[in-house]
Amino acid sequence: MIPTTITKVTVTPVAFVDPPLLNTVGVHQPYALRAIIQIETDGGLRGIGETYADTAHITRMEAAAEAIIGLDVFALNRIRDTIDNRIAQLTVTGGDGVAGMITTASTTDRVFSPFEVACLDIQGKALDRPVSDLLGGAVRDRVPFSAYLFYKWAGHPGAADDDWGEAIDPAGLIRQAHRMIDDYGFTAIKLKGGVFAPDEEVAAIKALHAEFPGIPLRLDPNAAWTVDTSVRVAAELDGIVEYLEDPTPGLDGMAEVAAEAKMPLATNMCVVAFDHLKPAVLKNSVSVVLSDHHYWGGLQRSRLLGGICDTFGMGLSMHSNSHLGISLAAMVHLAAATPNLTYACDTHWPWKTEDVVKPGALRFVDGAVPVPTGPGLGVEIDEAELERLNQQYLDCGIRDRDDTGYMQSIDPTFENTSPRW
Ligand SMILES: O=C([O-])[C@@H](O)[C@@H](O)[C@H](O)[C@@H](O)C(=O)[O-]
Ligand SMILES: [Mg+2]
Repeated sequence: MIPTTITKVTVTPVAFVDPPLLNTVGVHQPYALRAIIQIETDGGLRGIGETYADTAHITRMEAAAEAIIGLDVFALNRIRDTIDNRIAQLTVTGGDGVAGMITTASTTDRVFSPFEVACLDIQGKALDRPVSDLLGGAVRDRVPFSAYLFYKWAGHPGAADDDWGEAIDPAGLIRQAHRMIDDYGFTAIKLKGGVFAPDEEVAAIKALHAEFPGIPLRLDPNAAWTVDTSVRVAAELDGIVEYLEDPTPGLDGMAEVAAEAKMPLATNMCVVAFDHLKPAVLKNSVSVVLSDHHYWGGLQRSRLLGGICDTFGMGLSMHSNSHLGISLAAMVHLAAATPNLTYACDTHWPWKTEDVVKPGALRFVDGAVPVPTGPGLGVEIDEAELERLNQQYLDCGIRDRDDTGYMQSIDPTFENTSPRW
């Protein structure tokens, strides 16, 4: 077989234009950051991965990149161990890349993930098989995603309006949902909440329900509500949402809400690492885990998570952050090879207008992405775009995602409190 020893690894930060999407910790900055990992091997095969790009995360990844030179791309356990040892020697802190919303994920899993994806890309190319085959084989040939609605301003302050326009009320959200469904064919809708008072967001969900009868809905305030507020909202939305996502902070708070709410509770905030699973199960805190290979340690460990969810009768779907095409390809292969994926996955895809991958490999058909069947991930870097988006990173001045700081630069009275209502 073609040799697959790692000879070179590069970490390239990029910035891509992002609209002013509102959430409970603030608002998206004008650019979202990602880091692109490229691995080269002695047999000439190359693989790619994608992850967050906060400064501390980049420092860890650069150290990891150096440490794995000379290892074989099939030796994933050894690669993870090497990365674990190497980053234990560093003193940097922070850098989760998710605006402080998910802080307790495993650092090793977060750093290992994009390297694992790049290695799997190379393994697939060496074996002439898609990544989904390396994960046990696809059980579906298309992966459904949901329309991810955000309250948003018409444009970033001081800049021209973007072509989505303003959405700060039900009418704006309905316009947004129509465009997303017309363009992508989504058959489920998620609303990012925690922005306005709960009653306003309940009214928005009810308006979406009336406009799109029969389409499964979800509301995610990112732990902006107290237990009492969450229980009240759950009663209001009974029969209307398929699940309520992270209404309140922590495993104990979620367990209290879960005991009262009729619908399932989902999370990408209080169960974000393997050691959260046992207490979550014992306390009955959640019934759906939103996996995310970027912090669950890559695709193989995400399948392990899927198995644990299956064992304990928990549902499984997929969380998203602002991302590019390499991440979407990885998410699609993983979702294809996860038998117990019980809901349409999240994606920020419709919000981006730039990418580092060549267009055409990934497309949405009736709200789902057909699973690539070629070798590896099935997406390729567009070198010119990678260089341009790296220059955009160098020029934009943003080095860490900071939704709260950006919001406070616009509204100095804004406070990031959880729970807020
Ligand atoms: O993009 C955002 O603003 C989201 O709020 C994101 O940061 C969350 O991590 C995520 O989408 C979620 O479901 O909580
Ligand atoms: Mg969420």
